[in-house]
Amino acid sequence: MIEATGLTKHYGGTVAVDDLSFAVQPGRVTGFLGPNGAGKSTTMRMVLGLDHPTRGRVTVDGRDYRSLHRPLHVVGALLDAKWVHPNRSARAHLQWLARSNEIPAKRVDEVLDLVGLTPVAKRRAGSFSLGMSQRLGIAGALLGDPKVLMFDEPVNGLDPEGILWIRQFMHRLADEGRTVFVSSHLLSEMAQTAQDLIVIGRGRLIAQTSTAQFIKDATEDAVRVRSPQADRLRELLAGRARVAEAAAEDGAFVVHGVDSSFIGELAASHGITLHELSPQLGSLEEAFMQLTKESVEYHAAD
Ligand SMILES: Nc1ncnc2c1ncn2[C@@H]1O[C@H](COP(=O)(O)OP(=O)(O)OP(=O)(O)O)[C@@H](O)[C@H]1O
Repeated sequence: MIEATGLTKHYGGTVAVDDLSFAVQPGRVTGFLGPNGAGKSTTMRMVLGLDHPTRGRVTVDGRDYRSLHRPLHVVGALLDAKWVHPNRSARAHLQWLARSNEIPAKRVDEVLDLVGLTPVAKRRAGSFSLGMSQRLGIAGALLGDPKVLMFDEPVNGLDPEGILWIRQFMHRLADEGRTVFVSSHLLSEMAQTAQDLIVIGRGRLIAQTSTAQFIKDATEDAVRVRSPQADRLRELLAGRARVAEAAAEDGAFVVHGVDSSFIGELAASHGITLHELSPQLGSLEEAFMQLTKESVEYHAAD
């Protein structure tokens, strides 16, 4: 588990992270979502003790990173995939990391295998594609078999196959009971990857919730309705809800401002047959734009 309490970071006059409190739970993939400059990387650097909070604290399994005796066994991170010596082979890079963290050499072959890099283990890391570099970075994060994993924008620049591989790998890590914390500004990607979301804007917490709940809360209630007695139902709804004109060929219309159970009960109490009653969920993009609008506008006006 990763826990932040009142976490704050100032860089001179810039407030990068502002009184941020959240908890990242084990056994799930948690997305860390926010527009550019929201403070995601700064937060992750503070988790890893690479930056000092101005105020507040952040702990991994209840401890400050800097107080961990063998940190790689507690938390593994991929912040920058290109952080390798270009002339070292993938295996040599991992061996160097393992040695400096008192990790047995045989673990290097295990992690190479886990990320599917065994066939290219002897190749220079500098010649790797971005997707292979990401895998090597993930292998490094897994060396100490940590319970907590953090990835900063891991799918940035990857092709669809690479994105799918990372997504599935993260789910696998979470299914093993690990805490998986992954940052992104790619909203559609997070909708498919993360079960929970921590959304920030201008360093402040906007939402911490399940992905499904986040989309539901942030998008306006809209219910698609189809009925052979549509006119009668529309009459009954008028005054209680906003009823859009039937746009679809099948005569379906969309109702705003009341939920599906209200419409269902209203129809039942008047003996109206329903052929369709389906809540329309907005996309994560819409939800995100709506919730971060203020913080983005403020940012743009700076
Ligand atoms: N070392 C630093 N010195 C000064 N300002 C910094 C430093 N690091 C980050 N910032 C500022 O802090 C704010 C948050 O930056 P951060 O990189 O954490 O955001 P982010 O959400 O990761 O954004 P992105 O998705 O663009 O990487 C930005 O305004 C950034 O310019």
